[in-house]
Amino acid sequence: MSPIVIKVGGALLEDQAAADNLLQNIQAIMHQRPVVLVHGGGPLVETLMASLGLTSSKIDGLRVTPDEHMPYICGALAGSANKTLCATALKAGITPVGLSLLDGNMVNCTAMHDKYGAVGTPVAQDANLLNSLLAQQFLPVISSIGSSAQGRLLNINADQAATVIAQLVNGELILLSNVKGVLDASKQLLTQLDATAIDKLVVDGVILDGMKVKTDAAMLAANSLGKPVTIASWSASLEDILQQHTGTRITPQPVKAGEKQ
Ligand SMILES: Nc1ncnc2c1ncn2[C@@H]1O[C@H](COP(=O)(O)OP(=O)(O)O)[C@@H](O)[C@H]1O
Ligand SMILES: CC(=O)N[C@@H](CCC(=O)OP(=O)(O)O)C(=O)O
Repeated sequence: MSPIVIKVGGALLEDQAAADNLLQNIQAIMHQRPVVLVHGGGPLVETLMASLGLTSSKIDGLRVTPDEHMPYICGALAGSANKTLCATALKAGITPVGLSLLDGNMVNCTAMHDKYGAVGTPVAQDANLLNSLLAQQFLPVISSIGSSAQGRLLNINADQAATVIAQLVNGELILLSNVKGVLDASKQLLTQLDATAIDKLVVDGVILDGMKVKTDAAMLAANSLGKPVTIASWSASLEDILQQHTGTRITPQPVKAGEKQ
């Protein structure tokens, strides 16, 4: 069965009970299917930067990252956030392996526009390491720190990181956040969205900031994998998400006759 790629937003790291609950859910699912966990850590980055007296801003939901901030961002994401989740996995009876996008040359990254600094676009590269870890029943826990081919460390948005990891293993992608899914202007859950509906919600100013990055990443993943991607809450049960489709399902564009995927 294809692996499940689960991405968790950084706010989960500030709620140990929710993290315990999620890892216990993952432990149960791993009896049936391999799982890969990709994580963010935005709030952790912000707390660390503030304690160092540094300011940090975002453009279009992406953190502007001067190269001199990378040691702290790398420490927060590939260090603190990654090891906290690995420790929580161990507590739930799972054997984790903590990684970042560059390990095993899994993902190659290229710097985006200079205005973002050391922020990159990820591209799936080599699935060897992941496949061998999954074959041995490990839980890969992957932070969104990447590197360019020239060895420049790059900060990657974790939703985009999860998309390329799902592409690498042809996985089923679930993006878990601190909201039930994509909400409409009245804060009601939207259970299914396609590209046209998402575009309208963006134009109407209903999908903003981090959720815009998330729906863009989900749409890209749904189209490239040819299967729906789910955006849901980490407090929902994984079994319900998989079987009852709790949350928002982002559906791929139908393939037109004669068109190659
Ligand atoms: N239409 C929307 N529906 C739900 N959340 C939205 C919407 N528009 C903006 N958001 C914001 O997006 C946030 C989720 O994105 P983000 O903070 O980047 O999450 P994560 O850290 O889990 O990746 C929500 O907490 C909410 O504040
Ligand atoms: C370029 C960029 O925006 N990087 C993100 C990486 C972490 C992330 O995406 O964390 P969440 O999933 O918790 O938002 C950042 O520095 O916050």
